[in-house]
Amino acid sequence: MNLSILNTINNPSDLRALNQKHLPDLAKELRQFIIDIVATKEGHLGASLGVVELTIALHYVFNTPDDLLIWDVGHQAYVHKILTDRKSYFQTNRQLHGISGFPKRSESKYDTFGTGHSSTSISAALGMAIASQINGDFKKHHVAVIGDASIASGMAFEGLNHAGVTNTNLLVILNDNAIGIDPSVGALKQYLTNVKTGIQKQDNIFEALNFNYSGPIDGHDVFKIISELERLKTIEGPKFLHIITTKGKGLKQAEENQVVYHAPGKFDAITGDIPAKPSTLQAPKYQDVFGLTLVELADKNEKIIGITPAMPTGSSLKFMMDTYPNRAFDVGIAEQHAVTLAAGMATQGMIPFCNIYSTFLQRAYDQIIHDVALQNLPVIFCLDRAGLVGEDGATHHGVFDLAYLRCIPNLIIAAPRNEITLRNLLYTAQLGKLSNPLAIRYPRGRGTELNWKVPFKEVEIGKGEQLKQGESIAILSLGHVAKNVAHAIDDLTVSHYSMGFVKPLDTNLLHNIFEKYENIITIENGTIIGGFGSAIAEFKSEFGYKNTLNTLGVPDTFIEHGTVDELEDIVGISAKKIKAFVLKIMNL
Ligand SMILES: Cc1ncc(C[n+]2csc(CCOP(=O)(O)OP(=O)(O)O)c2C)c(N)n1
Ligand SMILES: CC(=O)[C@@H](O)[C@H](O)COP(=O)(O)O
Ligand SMILES: [Mg+2]
Repeated sequence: MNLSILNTINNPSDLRALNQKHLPDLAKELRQFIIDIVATKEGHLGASLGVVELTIALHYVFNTPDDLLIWDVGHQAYVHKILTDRKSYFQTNRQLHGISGFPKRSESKYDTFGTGHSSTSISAALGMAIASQINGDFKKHHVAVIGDASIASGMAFEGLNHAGVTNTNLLVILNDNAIGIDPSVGALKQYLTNVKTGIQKQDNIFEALNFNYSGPIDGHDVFKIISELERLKTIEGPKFLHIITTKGKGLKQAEENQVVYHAPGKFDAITGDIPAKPSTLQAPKYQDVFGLTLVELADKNEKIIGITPAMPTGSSLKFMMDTYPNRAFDVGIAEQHAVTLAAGMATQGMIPFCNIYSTFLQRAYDQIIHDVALQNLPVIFCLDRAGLVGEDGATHHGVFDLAYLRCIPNLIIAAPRNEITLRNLLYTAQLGKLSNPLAIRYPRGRGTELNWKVPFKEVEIGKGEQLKQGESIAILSLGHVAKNVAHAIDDLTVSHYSMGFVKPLDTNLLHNIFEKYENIITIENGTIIGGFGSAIAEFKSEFGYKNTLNTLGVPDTFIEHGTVDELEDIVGISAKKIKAFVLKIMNL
């Protein structure tokens, strides 16, 4: 495609030198540029396509980077990246050593705040705005762009609540496309629909919170946005601009199938079509084993409840939401609420399966401790995307859960090594015998078992298993990483144990292991500090064992983006690196 305007623009200064009449054509070229690259390199598509005009207008009107612009979540910041010095690197987006898929302070002076987890933008922009006031800078503008799903989160409301009693130079822009990854939910969504359709004209929520509200306006009319931003620039105090956009704008399939084209993987840049799945059989995704098994169990057990904070498709809870809409809830981006909601249900004899990505559960830490564990309520946490997740990178790796959960009294922590063990854990959790909360962590992607839909078998809580018999060295793995270990020691005479639980530990098995093997290696897809290896080290120290113990896992640093294979290799838990480590110990 002819990118004659985009070719002349590397940064916002170039953009501001452009005559306004060229901006609609620039918008077209930007869309094409993004589609062409994301079609082959993959990434988040729909959100960026929806904010092309808004991004142009923001950099056109405001004096970025002196004026401060924050993108909530940041998955919609591709246009921003392209217009701020990163056009020529954009094809490295989300790849190892390439640019990040999210705004990142160390990457660009235009990325004023790192994002990835949602609903932080209002608090961060308000913090900057208050700091500007204290510094005596009353000219600087502070802009937070937040989506309709992200603004419904508690944290966003905390920011609005505070901002409304300040006189800071803060502009919150609500990019309302009526969808998150899945359709937005809740009373606020209904309220916004009423505002858009004109049913709700009075008692504006944002005005009630002391914001100067304007909108809703068409977020694809670049001239209208520019003139409204120019007007808002002259108004003092907190301001709120409501714009209406279409997620996936400019690519027919992406507009029509917004859930799939949120992050579609590879697709045809011209037709928009996604290639058919390979016909060869492959093991199922862990998320589908969770989702389908839960429906199977819910068919027989009417106490089962499913809960997801805004990830019905990603977690596959959608299967239960379709089958049992009265017993499966998408609560929006509200991890804290999801956990306490589950706790409340457990007090009434329900069996709540609260499915939250490992990285997003970080937000609900107090709720896990205070509302669930302290009252010893048998909530079942299903932690999807545990371990290194790949291209989303440092903001999304689910590597901290073992460390942050292991110190919580009463909590049982399990990590199935394949789809069948996940299935059996889910089955065991709903038998009514559970008197503690249980966390089950499993990774993004596929496991190993083609024939996973086998008859259920109860799992003994806290029991490990031996997978391979060898001599002198024992490898203890936790969860799905057992697969890498199995490949690594395929032709070595090394013992392999899959421990299955990090809490409680199988102490009988551990005593056998420590009495039998001189060298013990632990392997986990999580942080070494505080994780599974630490638990084994604590066991060793408690019982005074003198064996040599090596703990492999994620080191004490934030891991960037790349494929899961690349990242596992970097941290030393790929099959290749495990094998090299074992051979070194064997002096081979
Ligand atoms: C705390 C947290 N929970 C869940 C997510 C996963 N997530 C990423 S984008 C998204 C939807 C965001 O929707 P919206 O704010 O409306 O932005 P849009 O994609 O429509 O532009 C969700 C749920 C997240 N990033 N952070
Ligand atoms: C931006 C964001 O937080 C989500 O879109 C996330 O990238 C989803 O991850 P999965 O692709 O693993 O569902
Ligand atoms: Mg949205």
